[in-house]
Amino acid sequence: MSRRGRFITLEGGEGVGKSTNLAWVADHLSARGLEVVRTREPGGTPRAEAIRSLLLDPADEEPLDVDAELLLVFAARAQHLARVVRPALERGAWVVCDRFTDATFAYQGGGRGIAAARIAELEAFVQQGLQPDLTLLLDMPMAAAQRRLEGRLDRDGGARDRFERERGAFFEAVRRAYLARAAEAPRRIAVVDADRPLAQVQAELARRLDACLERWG
Ligand SMILES: Nc1ncnc2c1ncn2[C@@H]1O[C@H](COP(=O)(O)OP(=O)(O)OP(=O)(O)O)[C@@H](O)[C@H]1O
Ligand SMILES: Cc1cn([C@H]2C[C@H](O)[C@@H](COP(=O)(O)O)O2)c(=O)[nH]c1=O
Repeated sequence: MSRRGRFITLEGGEGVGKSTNLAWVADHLSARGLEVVRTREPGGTPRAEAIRSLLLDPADEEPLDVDAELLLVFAARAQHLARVVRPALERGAWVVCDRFTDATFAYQGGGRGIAAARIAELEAFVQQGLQPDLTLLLDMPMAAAQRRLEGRLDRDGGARDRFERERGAFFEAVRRAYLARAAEAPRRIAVVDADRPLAQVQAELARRLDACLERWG
């Protein structure tokens, strides 16, 4: 694959502000004249969104096996990469994605306890070396993020999905796994303190993005 565009991912636990800031990042890049494709995982294509629905469905008549969960995440990713991400990068677009494989290491690895080596095997098979150019990891204490999430659900009248129903220890493990990933890949993953007013978070995102724009030419 000859790849001309750039691949930026946003990561973090539930309620840290990924969706809010994804829209802002996409606008920031579009305002610089770049073609931006805004997408998310799991999902991003009709079939991958159908897999997302299976993954997030809180119905508990048939509990989802953890290995089945992992494989569904990567099945959705394979479809998304083939139909959306790779074609966009090949034509020179910038792809801005709400979650990617760092979420698998955090949720299925940290949260569910699947060995990182097993996740890495699937990562190699599905991604064939493709990695984000930049990952913005929005980090904040779990309890404060849960309060934000509750505020949003109250306003939307929304119900908690299968992951959002997990207990506090699960989210603490997810956060630890994300921070461990960032420590292993400090050049790619920028940890952004999300426990601040939105304007301050976005000022830091702007600094990080503009530094990359300059570096990448
Ligand atoms: N810096 C901030 N300060 C205060 N509130 C914020 C901030 N960032 C986002 N919010 C609010 O917190 C709530 C959660 O934000 P958002 O939906 O963007 O998070 P998310 O990480 O995408 O959540 P999820 O993981 O559930 O998809 C929203 O109501 C949003 O308006
Ligand atoms: C990519 C990915 C996602 N998940 C989980 C994490 C979230 O709870 C949901 C997606 O919903 P959100 O609106 O982005 O919060 O899916 C996962 O467990 N593993 C993954 O690889």
